[in-house]
Amino acid sequence: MTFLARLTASVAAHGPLCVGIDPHPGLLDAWGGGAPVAQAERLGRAVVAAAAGRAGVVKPQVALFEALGSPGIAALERVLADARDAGLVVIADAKRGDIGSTNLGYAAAWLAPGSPLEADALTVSPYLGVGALDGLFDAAERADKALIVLAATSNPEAAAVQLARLPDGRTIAAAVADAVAERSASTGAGHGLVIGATVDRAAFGLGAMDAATPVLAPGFGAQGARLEDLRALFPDDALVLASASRSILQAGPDGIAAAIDAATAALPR
Ligand SMILES: O=c1ccn([C@@H]2O[C@H](COP(=O)(O)O)[C@@H](O)[C@H]2O)c(=O)[nH]1
Repeated sequence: MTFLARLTASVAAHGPLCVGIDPHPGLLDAWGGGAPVAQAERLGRAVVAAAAGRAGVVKPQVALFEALGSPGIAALERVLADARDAGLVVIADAKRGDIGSTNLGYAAAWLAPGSPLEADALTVSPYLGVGALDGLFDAAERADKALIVLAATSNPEAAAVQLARLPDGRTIAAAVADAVAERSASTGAGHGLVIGATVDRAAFGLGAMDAATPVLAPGFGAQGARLEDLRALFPDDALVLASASRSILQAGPDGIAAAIDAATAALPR
């Protein structure tokens, strides 16, 4: 089954919430004592356990596990294994992207079946050229997985780059979106785009995405966008995931299940 089919079924069953797994140092103490690696693993595995049956999609933030060195990566592997066992759709938020030959290493790490870091989808940066991602697109499609490509990110600093215009008048963000939508439509893989819930969509010249091209929308909660506004913010996109991390994780181990339920309830269906 393709990533697109798995994601579509997951959203139909559980709604569009994507629960972020971001073990920020400032959050860890709320998740119990011990060394930071043990805390991060406890947080990650508890979020997976709470999300199972409540939400369909989780998004581990790889940087915050990397920060803990090789024990942190091993902890992430165990979180990913739990998420796969629970049948959750897993988006590894690693924002990879390099020259083509190096990208094959990222493909082997994140998209190869059986890899300890195997995920259903991987976030990637197109700023070495969308064409440089071809090997990653190919690897994802061979394994029924997908890439989620940064187009218009939620941070305000991004506008200086992503709003720049090409000679044909399109913004960089719109050109990335066009290239990814074309690849996704032609393969049916479900390659998607990051479009922040905090961005002025019209300024980026981003058209509506059809059901072949999912949108991952970070920026809800801690960055200011409201889950209740999902449809108002993305009125014409067919398949949008509302991503929230800190606003849910701050509930701690005793409150995480209720926080996921509350976030789901806040989202329009
Ligand atoms: O444009 C982007 C792309 C990715 N992110 C990531 O999403 C979460 C957001 O966390 P919150 O706590 O809900 O703010 C985090 O992992 C970011 O790295 C993003 O925010 N914006």
